[in-house]
Amino acid sequence: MTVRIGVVGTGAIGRDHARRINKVLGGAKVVALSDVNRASAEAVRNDIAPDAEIFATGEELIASPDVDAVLVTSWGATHEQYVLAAIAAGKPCFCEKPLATTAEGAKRIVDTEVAHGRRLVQVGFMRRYDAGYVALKQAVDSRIGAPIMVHAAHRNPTVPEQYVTPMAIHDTMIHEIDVLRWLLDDDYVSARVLFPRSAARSHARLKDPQIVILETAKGTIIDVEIFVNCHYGYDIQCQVVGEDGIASLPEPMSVQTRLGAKLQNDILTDWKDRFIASYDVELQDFIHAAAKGTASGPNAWDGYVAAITSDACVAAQETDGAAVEIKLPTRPALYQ
Ligand SMILES: NC(=O)c1ccc[n+]([C@@H]2O[C@H](COP(=O)([O-])OP(=O)(O)OC[C@H]3O[C@@H](n4cnc5c(N)ncnc54)[C@H](O)[C@@H]3O)[C@@H](O)[C@H]2O)c1
Ligand SMILES: O[C@H]1[C@H](O)[C@@H](O)[C@H](O)[C@@H](O)[C@H]1O
Repeated sequence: MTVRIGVVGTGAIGRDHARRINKVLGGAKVVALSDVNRASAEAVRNDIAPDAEIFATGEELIASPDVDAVLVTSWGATHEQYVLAAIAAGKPCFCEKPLATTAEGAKRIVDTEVAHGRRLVQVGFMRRYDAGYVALKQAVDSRIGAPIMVHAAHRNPTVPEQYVTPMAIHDTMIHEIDVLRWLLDDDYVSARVLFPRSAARSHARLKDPQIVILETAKGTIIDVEIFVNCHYGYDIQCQVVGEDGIASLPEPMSVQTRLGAKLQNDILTDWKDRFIASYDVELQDFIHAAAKGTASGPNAWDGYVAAITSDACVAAQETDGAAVEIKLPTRPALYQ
């Protein structure tokens, strides 16, 4: 069976996912496109999906009988409406992070999917599919003893002017919020945020860098540095300190050179390159499950927990370093 996929939002990642569906992965084809900027959908049709129909709205695309499954890759604030429409249509739906921009919005999706009674939603937390994180998880689960501390860093070389302080949490650190919970098999109970002086390359509406300290239910303390004007590259670091040893996220493969009296490795500069293989694996997983009319991988509950945790971290940006409690509701049986 070829899963007929409709893509809502054909900007940077929508285009890239359409490319991997039509040119890299198996078992699916992009048959429908929609974007508020029609020219963007047309460009994707011309370059990647010549047979795709262009729909004026995401809702019309989702309702089309020619679409089996949906990719939601529009701006974050529009995700909720499209995911709810896909569940109402009974169609598997891959939603890029964030699942919704508020915890209430993510809860509406959880409640709707629970009422539907079957999993249809996968959230685009691709790091769970990254070979380095998978290897790190194996070491954490079986080699280094129970985790005590985690030191993590999420560094972007630069961000646009419209990127403001809370976005460091819900646009950037949301990846750590999800992947560290998965890595440790634990939940968060509190968040604190510390600000050093802002870097000279930042701007007036962005305090950058910041350090978020999360405490988990099992008593592990996690520090995450978010530095989105680090200038030197796109750099993701993660080190887990356990009872018996330390495990670190592998560096991405890069040729080492001995040149001009220097021993060097290049550092990547773009998130698209850093996680390119994991995007392929997560979408292939989505296609396999969608062919069976369901979804696997990171679920709506994970998206909801990430939203609750993000909200707590954003609140903690305003408390001068004081802890903000993170309280989770009971996990529905659908997500056990
Ligand atoms: N998993 C990851 O690593 C990762 C990486 C990049 C982006 N993202 C997420 O993917 C989403 C898109 O990011 P992007 O970088 O591609 O942004 P982008 O601005 O390049 O593209 C978004 C597209 O959505 C369209 N759009 C906006 N509102 C719409 C609506 N109501 N209906 C249909 N189309 C609409 C815009 O016109 C634009 O073409 C964001 O939520 C972002 O957080 C995830
Ligand atoms: O949307 C992007 C993407 O999620 C990247 O993985 C992250 O490093 C960026 O900070 C964010 O802006």
